Amino acid sequence: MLSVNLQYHWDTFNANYQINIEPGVTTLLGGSGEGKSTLLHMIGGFLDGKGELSFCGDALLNLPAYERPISTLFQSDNLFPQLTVWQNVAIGLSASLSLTDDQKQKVDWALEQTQLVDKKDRFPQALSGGQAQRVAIARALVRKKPILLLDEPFSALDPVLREEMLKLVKQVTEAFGLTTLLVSHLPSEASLVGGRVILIEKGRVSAHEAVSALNQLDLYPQFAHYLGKTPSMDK
Ligand SMILES: Nc1ncnc2c1ncn2[C@@H]1O[C@H](COP(=O)(O)OP(=O)(O)OP(=O)(O)O)[C@@H](O)[C@H]1O
Repeated sequence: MLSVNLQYHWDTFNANYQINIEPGVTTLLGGSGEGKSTLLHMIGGFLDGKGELSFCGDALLNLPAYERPISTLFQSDNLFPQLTVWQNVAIGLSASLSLTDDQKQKVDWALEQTQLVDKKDRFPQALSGGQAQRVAIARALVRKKPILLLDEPFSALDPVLREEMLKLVKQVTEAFGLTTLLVSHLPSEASLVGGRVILIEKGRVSAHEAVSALNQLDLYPQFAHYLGKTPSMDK
């Protein structure tokens, strides 16, 4: 379990999150500027939060980003332009790209999982947006970190491709028992990946439920409000 008790103070915005996150996919929903990225960036180690953060009982807050049991996928800029697809995955295992045979097999395996074998010698500029994000997922797979953070990584993709990528995220999360946090603007994405949803409002966790709550708005007024559907108006 990922236990979060974190605070961060921007000039005019106080964020304070307390939440325990179970393995599986959890989607962070919330309006623009409500504090989704602030939470994700503190967990990832890209923002210096105060408080406590632990995974399976191990404290993480004093660890730099690269030593945390975490892989992160951002909206873009996840790849090194001067490296091929294969090398971009391999660098997840060795910064100097000197891999053992066993590690090379892992890279090949991750490229198979993400259907990139035929693209392995390409450079990132010759990839579509979806292919590029698949390379980033392949790298996360070889690193075998138990936590995966996704900060709207597919928002630039067309809807069909986005759906495909979300299915891949769901599939790898289940296959490897990951704890995956996905920031999204779209409740439909949460429904697609399943699991749980967290609503972030004004720098706080205002709801944490199974994704089915999005279809039972009369029982969950916070989600009804976020979706612009006040229960009393529906009746
Ligand atoms: N670099 C910054 N400097 C000052 N304040 C910031 C900065 N980044 C964020 N904030 C403040 O923190 C609040 C939360 O920002 P955050 O990026 O976490 O929101 P978000 O929910 O991820 O938004 P979006 O969906 O638009 O990405 C913002 O409303 C803003 O007031």
